[in-house]
Amino acid sequence: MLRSLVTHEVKGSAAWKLGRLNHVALAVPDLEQARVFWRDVMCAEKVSESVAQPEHGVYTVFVELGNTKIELLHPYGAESPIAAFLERNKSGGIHHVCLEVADIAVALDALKASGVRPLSSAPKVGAHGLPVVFLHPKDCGGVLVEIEEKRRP
Ligand SMILES: CC[C@H](C(=O)O)C(=O)SCCNC(=O)CCNC(=O)[C@H](O)C(C)(C)COP(=O)(O)OP(=O)(O)OC[C@H]1O[C@@H](n2cnc3c(N)ncnc32)[C@H](O)[C@@H]1OP(=O)(O)O
Ligand SMILES: [Co+2]
Repeated sequence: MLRSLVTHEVKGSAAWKLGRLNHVALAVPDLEQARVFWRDVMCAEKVSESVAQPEHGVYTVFVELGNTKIELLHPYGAESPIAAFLERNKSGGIHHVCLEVADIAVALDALKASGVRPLSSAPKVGAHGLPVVFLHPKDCGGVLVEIEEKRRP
């Protein structure tokens, strides 16, 4: 059970606050079909090419929306962390949300103190070249949450 959800002050670390919605990630069974859908049917202005992310076990395509992004994900390699998700959801679906934090170490301290488990022992470099960590969906109301360190002026 999560300890207090209210305290923002955590022993030994400054208060932190949650930043912007960086992206909503969709796992897709057919990346090119999804890319064309968001570009030609949904008329998104900026849809990136597919980028292989071997260290994350996915291909990514980013659909720019102005105030946030959609990240299209497709498995890369035999060990993809999203393979089981697509097995369970054959047509694809919302996979995770990515939220920005100013300091990922401070955020992780606070989250761990509240009983939220990170899925990796240390941040990895994400699709934007910034530190990212995923939080256990069971500790986040059934939602897979990715936090990305984005220092804003
Ligand atoms: C290039 C980086 C890019 C970026 O920077 O933006 C990315 O986003 S990379 C994206 C791909 N990488 C990851 O998603 C890494 C974190 N994810 C994982 O490690 C796995 O997906 C994991 C552990 C969350 C789930 O893996 P798997 O489905 O194989 O595990 P289980 O079948 O054992 O499921 C356990 C439990 O969790 C539930 N679950 C699984 N996926 C999700 C999800 N996306 N949202 C919510 N819940 C999820 C699953 O249903 C199981 O629940 P249970 O009640 O036990 O059946
Ligand atoms: Co992501």
